[in-house]
Amino acid sequence: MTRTDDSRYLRGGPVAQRIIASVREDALIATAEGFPPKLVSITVGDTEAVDVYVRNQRAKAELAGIGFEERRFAADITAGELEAAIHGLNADPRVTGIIIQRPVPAHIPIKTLQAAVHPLKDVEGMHPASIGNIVYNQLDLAPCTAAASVELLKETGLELKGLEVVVVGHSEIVGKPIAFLLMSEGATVTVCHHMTRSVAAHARRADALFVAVGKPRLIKADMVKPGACVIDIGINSEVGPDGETRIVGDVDTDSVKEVAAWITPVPGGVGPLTVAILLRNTMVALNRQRALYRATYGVADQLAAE
Ligand SMILES: NC(=O)C1=CN([C@@H]2O[C@H](COP(=O)(O)OP(=O)(O)OC[C@H]3O[C@@H](n4cnc5c(N)ncnc54)[C@H](OP(=O)(O)O)[C@@H]3O)[C@@H](O)[C@H]2O)C=CC1
Ligand SMILES: Nc1nc(=O)c2c([nH]1)NC[C@@H]1CN(c3ccc(C(=O)N[C@@H](CCC(=O)O)C(=O)O)cc3)C=[N+]21
Repeated sequence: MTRTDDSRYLRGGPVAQRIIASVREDALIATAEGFPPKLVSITVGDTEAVDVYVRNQRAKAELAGIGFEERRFAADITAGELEAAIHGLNADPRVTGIIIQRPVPAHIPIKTLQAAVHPLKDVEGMHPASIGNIVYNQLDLAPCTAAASVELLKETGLELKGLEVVVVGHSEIVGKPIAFLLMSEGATVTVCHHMTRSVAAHARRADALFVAVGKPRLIKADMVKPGACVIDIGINSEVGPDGETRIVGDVDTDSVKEVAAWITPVPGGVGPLTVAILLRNTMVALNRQRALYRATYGVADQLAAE
């Protein structure tokens, strides 16, 4: 092998740092102009992957100069109570963005909750009306993990037009949006799921393989084409040989990195970039809200400028 292990790793940290630095500049200006950005996270029940995400949202929002508040609700809360809480946040002018952490307990219809978030405060682009934007090639505010995964593929410098891409997992939050984003970029996309006859047969043909399933070591070296780019989106907690809990992805990284030309590590790959893109989306949402404010109260803006 001529490439070192390290050059195979596609790390999210450096890209995330660049994004957070630029978000911070914008956030400080907006705050000075009287529009401090603020993100509110809604968690229902307990999920390990959500805890990791929220912890990092809080830390990075602080770095980026964005306010952050976590609202935690017990798993037995009703859908009606949650909707009421969301309506309260919609009406609060101090709240820029609302993110509903997934999964929510089975008795709560996630689509109803997502639809309750005002589209202008929908920082994940998951409102049924917003998710259509990526179908229409409007990509400035896309679901964060999907956007992060595609951004890391772009870091390789591979030509996306005509690239053979396979996505394993077709959730609304990850797999499906990745497929739409990549179609917009001109890639040829195959999407696999639990009914796919042979995930391995598809995966082996991929120039770029995206995996978002939630099963440690699902993807082994013999499922990867030599020289491919592997984007591991899984965030799974497991107890390691040393008895410590650790986070692993969906890819058997040790064996796959011998075959792939690029692979995202877990931790340190897609995760940090997901958080950065959430913060960037919060600023996109803030700017949309300010544009509406200007259109509605244009005179006040003019007065302020005098
Ligand atoms: N890094 C990050 O920023 C993020 C990481 N994640 C992580 O990504 C993983 C996936 O998350 P998410 O998409 O929300 O999970 P879901 O459970 O919603 O979706 C999993 C998907 O995998 C498919 N699937 C299940 N088993 C197989 C199999 N054996 N072969 C092929 N496909 C299969 C399912 O298909 P079907 O529906 O047909 O059963 C489904 O489409 C999790 O580990 C999660 O923690 C999630 C969001 C962000
Ligand atoms: N509506 C919604 N959108 C999501 O995007 C979403 C969600 N719900 N529910 C939970 C999953 C999981 N997820 C993570 C994102 C970043 C890290 C992350 O920052 N990981 C770092 C840090 C790991 C650590 O601190 O140990 C890393 O991988 O290096 C983890 C997990 C987003 N998800």
